[in-house]
Amino acid sequence: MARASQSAAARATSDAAKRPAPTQAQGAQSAHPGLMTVVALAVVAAAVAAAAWMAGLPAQSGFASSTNAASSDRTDAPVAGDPSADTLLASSTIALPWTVHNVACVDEYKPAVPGCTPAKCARIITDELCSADEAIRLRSMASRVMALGGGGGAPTILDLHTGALSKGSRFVNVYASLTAPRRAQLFPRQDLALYTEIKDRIRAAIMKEFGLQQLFLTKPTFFSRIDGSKTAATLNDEYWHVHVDRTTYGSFVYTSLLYLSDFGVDFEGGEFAFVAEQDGTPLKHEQALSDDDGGLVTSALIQPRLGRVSMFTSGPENPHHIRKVTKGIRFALTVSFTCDPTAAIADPSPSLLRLQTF
Ligand SMILES: O=C(O)CCC(=O)C(=O)O
Ligand SMILES: [Fe+2]
Repeated sequence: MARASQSAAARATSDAAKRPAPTQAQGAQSAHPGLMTVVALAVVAAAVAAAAWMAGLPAQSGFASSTNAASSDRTDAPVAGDPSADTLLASSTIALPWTVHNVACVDEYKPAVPGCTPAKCARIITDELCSADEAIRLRSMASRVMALGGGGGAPTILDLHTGALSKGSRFVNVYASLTAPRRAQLFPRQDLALYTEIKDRIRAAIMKEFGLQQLFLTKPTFFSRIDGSKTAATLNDEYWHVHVDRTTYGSFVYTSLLYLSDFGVDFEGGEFAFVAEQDGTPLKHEQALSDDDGGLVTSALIQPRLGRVSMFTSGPENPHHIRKVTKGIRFALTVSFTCDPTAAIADPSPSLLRLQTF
């Protein structure tokens, strides 16, 4: 703890010398895990909105790399050091085949589910699961829907499974306000089918790599758009905090991210970073790191690329954050999986949309 607050102070000092960095003042024990808070609110808001709306209805109502699955049985120790020791796991300009970075699991996954609980922990990146054209189609659908709302700060969240969409400082249920023809326009059957197909591809790939017999989609699974020209309107807009997905979301066991825009072309900043202490152990505390870590952590970076998929175990071996987007628009899709059948969610099918917008 002492080390953590010392680190935060040192970071704030080093940053103050370089540029204004209000986010660093949040300290090492920030309670704002960025997108997670935004999404948690979205889930609650959607549930509340859905409940309110239903009430008015008629009764029916780590780090060194290995490439290719064949070499995935290595366990690579995280590299300790300063920011110059940051590792670029994936450059936006180079298409990657199936690339596995094994990391040591930090603690056991409990309760253990035979045929689902990770027997190893890893970070996987590939540019071969989703084509650029497919990514553009998904982005276009998300973008059209997001035009009906939009967060007050930089992030806008859209959850196709609940209909939750950021609008100003709150969330609306986008399904609730649409007429049937408008719905069909905004959510074409083929695009929803593509969304489901890509999710299934990712799920199958995770199952293969980790040797799983079962794996369920869980919530929240959502599109995110981060607008680099906007500042945080509320603390909930601070998407750049370090977090562990399993801690934040509860049901996550495997996280995947599909990138829908290109680092360096569509936006600047916004790299995804796995973070570790200088001694190489994963960071345990939520921290407000933006684009610079003051020399106190090392990062293993993924530069988003259209159609790029990253997948990783959601436990404390994989603390991460998004570096601040400094320019342009960053689009991504977070798709999460659980071992717990009671936490499973269904695909957003046209019939679900019909039901939700009745
Ligand atoms: O969009 C990203 O790169 C990461 C998002 C993330 O960390 C999350 O959704 O939990
Ligand atoms: Fe995350």
